[in-house]
Amino acid sequence: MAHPDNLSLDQVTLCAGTKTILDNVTLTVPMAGVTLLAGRNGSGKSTFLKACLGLVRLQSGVLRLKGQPPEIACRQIGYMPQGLSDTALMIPAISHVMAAMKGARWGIPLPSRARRENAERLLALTGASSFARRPLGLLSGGERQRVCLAQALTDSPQTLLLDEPLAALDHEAQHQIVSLLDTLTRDLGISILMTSHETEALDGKVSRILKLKNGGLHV
Ligand SMILES: Nc1ncnc2c1ncn2[C@@H]1O[C@H](COP(=O)(O)OP(=O)(O)OP(=O)(O)O)[C@@H](O)[C@H]1O
Repeated sequence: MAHPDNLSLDQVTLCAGTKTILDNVTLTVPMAGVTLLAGRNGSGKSTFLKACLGLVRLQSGVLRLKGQPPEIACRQIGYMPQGLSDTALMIPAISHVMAAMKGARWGIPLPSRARRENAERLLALTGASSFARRPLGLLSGGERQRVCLAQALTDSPQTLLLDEPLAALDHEAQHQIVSLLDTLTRDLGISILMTSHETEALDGKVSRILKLKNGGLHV
């Protein structure tokens, strides 16, 4: 039987260096639609997303997405980190998307034409077709966000974890991305957990808000 689309924490303690992000938190929340992970700068939002992906270990407790531990759940998750590494800036946008594709099933890699067509489809979906062949380093902040979102959508994830997808965007671009996220949740049934300080742009599109504060996670 399929597990409900929940995020659940059982006595979770999570730290980043000497800072306690979560202090013995127990909570279960549905994930359907868009969940906004809110909190002040440095409250631990990025660290929490990484813990959901299994990139950061919990100090104690159990965290599950759709009933699965992060190490298993991450196979169905698309992730958009905050910012890009300097090394990625030289490669063309379309290569950035193709590089994230597994491209192999039962040991047979997808032919590169299929990978390219798939990347082109995802870049079209996020409105990034016109700059698909330009290096990431020559794109504006908003254009890069679209490429990164296309990358997060490779391999048809059921869940997206997006770290500040609206940062560095003007109001119009923010509304375009929010409308795209809305379409992804409605038409493709993708659940989104995202951080953002741009709460105005998300007005009416968020199913729930999780607030990180003083070691707690509040609905
Ligand atoms: N690997 C690490 N080692 C030590 N401290 C860390 C590490 N990673 C993060 N921190 C610290 O943990 C705290 C939480 O960082 P995090 O990036 O998760 O916050 P955030 O809520 O995403 O912040 P912002 O809104 O500014 O992006 C910060 O004080 C940060 O300096």
